[in-house]
Amino acid sequence: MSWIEDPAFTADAPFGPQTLPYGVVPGGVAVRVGDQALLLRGLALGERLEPVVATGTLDALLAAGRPTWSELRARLVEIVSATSAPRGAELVGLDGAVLPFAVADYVDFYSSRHHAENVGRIFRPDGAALLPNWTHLPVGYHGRAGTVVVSGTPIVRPHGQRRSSTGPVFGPTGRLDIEAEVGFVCGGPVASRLTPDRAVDHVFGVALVNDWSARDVQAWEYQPLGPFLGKSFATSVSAWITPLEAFAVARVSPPPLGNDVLPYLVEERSWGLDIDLQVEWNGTVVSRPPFREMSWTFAQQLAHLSVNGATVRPGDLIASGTVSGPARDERGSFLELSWGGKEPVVLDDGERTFLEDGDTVRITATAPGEGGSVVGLAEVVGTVVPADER
Ligand SMILES: O=C(O)/C=C/C(=O)CC(=O)CC(=O)O
Ligand SMILES: [Ca+2]
Ligand SMILES: [Mg+2]
Repeated sequence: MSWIEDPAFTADAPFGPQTLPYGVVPGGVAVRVGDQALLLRGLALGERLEPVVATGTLDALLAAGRPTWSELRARLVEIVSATSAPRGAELVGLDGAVLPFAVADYVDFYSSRHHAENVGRIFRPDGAALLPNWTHLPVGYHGRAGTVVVSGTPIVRPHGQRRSSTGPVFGPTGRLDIEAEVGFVCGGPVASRLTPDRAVDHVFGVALVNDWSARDVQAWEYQPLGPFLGKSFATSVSAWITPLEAFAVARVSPPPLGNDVLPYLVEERSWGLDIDLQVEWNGTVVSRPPFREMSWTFAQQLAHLSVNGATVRPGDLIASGTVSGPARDERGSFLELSWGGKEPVVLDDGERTFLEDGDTVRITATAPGEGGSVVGLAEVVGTVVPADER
């Protein structure tokens, strides 16, 4: 029996010893154990590891690279599995967790075929659902790193310009939406021209992302250069980053693209992941997006984004793109769930198309772990607050 007495710290719960995600609470860098956080600062981790976790962020750990990540995880498994509390062990609550790392670049992909086809049909009803490049490269765009916020941060309804029958108008968005995504947090040495098989050494861990989107602003502004103010006001990310190592048995092959890809995108063994997401809108579960349905993996995304010589550096956040499956109740955005606002979504407390002020969205996820255990991704939650006065 572990010295950590917490009913949520078991192999069949998402934050048992098989998961051990990292975050930062008011006491410093910590690892999540069930519904508590174990501070790393007082633990005897050895001369090499102690300075890496002694700061108030995960930045030094991200920079340290794969051998350090593995060593620390192995040491923490030992510590949390011990029968008596090791010297210096301090358990605290999860409250007050902050954005645990400095976001370097934020890139958002578009790797769900179902999402891409749905949005294509809604935004471009007269065109092809899928554009011809989509099965040949992981389509993406550069987002805004400075407005990535930690789970729990209130989301102010953004202002913007949108189309009306009489010309452009300005004001708070009337079509505030979510995008349920999986984010990959980069680390290790600065590198470029990664192969998909080397990309794994540049991914520290996995988090959930909600890429809030103002659909009316986006629909008017996006051509020809892509999303801009419709998505740059806020992107929420989990407070706890689950190490990539926890996903060893969750690896799956993605659905076939239907054509060969160029050699620089070929993976020896695929990094598709069998993660099940769940989206709650004001407490009602409205969708269960399956990440295994994503057509492009993070390894291919990193190979693609660095193939021109662009560097990948610690703190880069790579979002998968909205996770949507083939079924209606597997769609990862309300744009799709309400089919462009035409088919209301029924919640326990009323009907909705897009978000209203006061609405709360909570995204959670799990994956299969070693020996039948459950690996969790920490929730990403946000509540919409009214637009500024002007
Ligand atoms: O197809 C479009 O014009 C726009 C699509 C999106 O809004 C999606 C986006 O941000 C990428 C994604 O999350 O899949
Ligand atoms: Ca997105
Ligand atoms: Mg966003």
